[in-house]
Amino acid sequence: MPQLHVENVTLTFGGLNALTDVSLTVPEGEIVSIIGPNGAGKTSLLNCISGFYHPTRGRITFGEHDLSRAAPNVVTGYGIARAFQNLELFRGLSVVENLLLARHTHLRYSLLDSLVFYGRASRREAENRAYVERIVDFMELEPHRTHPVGTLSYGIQKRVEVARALTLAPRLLLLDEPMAGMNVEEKEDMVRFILDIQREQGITVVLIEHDLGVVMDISDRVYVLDFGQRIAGGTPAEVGCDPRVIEAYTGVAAAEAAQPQAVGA
Ligand SMILES: Nc1ncnc2c1ncn2[C@@H]1O[C@H](COP(=O)(O)OP(=O)(O)OP(=O)(O)O)[C@@H](O)[C@H]1O
Repeated sequence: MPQLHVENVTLTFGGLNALTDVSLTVPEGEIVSIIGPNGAGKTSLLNCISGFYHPTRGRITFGEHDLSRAAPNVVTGYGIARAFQNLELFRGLSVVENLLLARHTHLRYSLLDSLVFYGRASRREAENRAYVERIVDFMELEPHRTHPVGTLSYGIQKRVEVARALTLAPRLLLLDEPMAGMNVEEKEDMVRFILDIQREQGITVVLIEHDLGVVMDISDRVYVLDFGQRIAGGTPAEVGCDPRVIEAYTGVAAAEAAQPQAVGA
């Protein structure tokens, strides 16, 4: 399975550097989290990986594929799917319809194919439905399968969004704040699903998440961005005690934070 390499990526909007010379590696089969304060450049990096933005400088590769100038649908074709922070679902369609539509759009066979090779097309259709049903089962969406997505709770909608990405049969899954706005129980469920996606499906996961407890619990590796620059990277334990990370999150230098406060100061 291919690794993702981000090499010296800079992304500029007008005069602003959203990313400056960022490098990182996502080894196959790992859960890799990208964290950092608001505006640090996390979503910009995900946008570069998924082809929505193209780096101003630097290179992104996934195995033998160069993603640096690739369009989003091409990136998806290489086996990279993304679940969006702002849900990309059709609210009036049911859960199953949303998943089938995503899979159809991805596999996209032509009208001619469908007409001339009717047998083959209908076999593919049956395979698609079976694939989607397996995802519904895996993400425990069975009780909601026929409900319009817009009528479901926010937590379930986020789960459908992850399921939508899984219907593309990715080798690498990009998750942009999959737990934002969830209650504790919903978060616990999502953590379980992410771990199952990695362990049972063997899919590599890149996660952007603000809940540091979750990040430290489930990540194999964590990279920290601040003001568009990579300031740390390593295991959760290494990153958690890195003075630059503490400073980025608290605004206080680690040495200063460790000083005992003078009584009455
Ligand atoms: N399309 C754009 N045009 C101009 N500036 C942008 C654009 N996208 C992002 N930026 C800027 O790039 C910087 C990084 O933004 P980004 O959304 O990547 O940060 P983030 O770490 O994901 O933040 P948050 O945690 O708040 O989602 C910010 O200053 C943002 O305003």
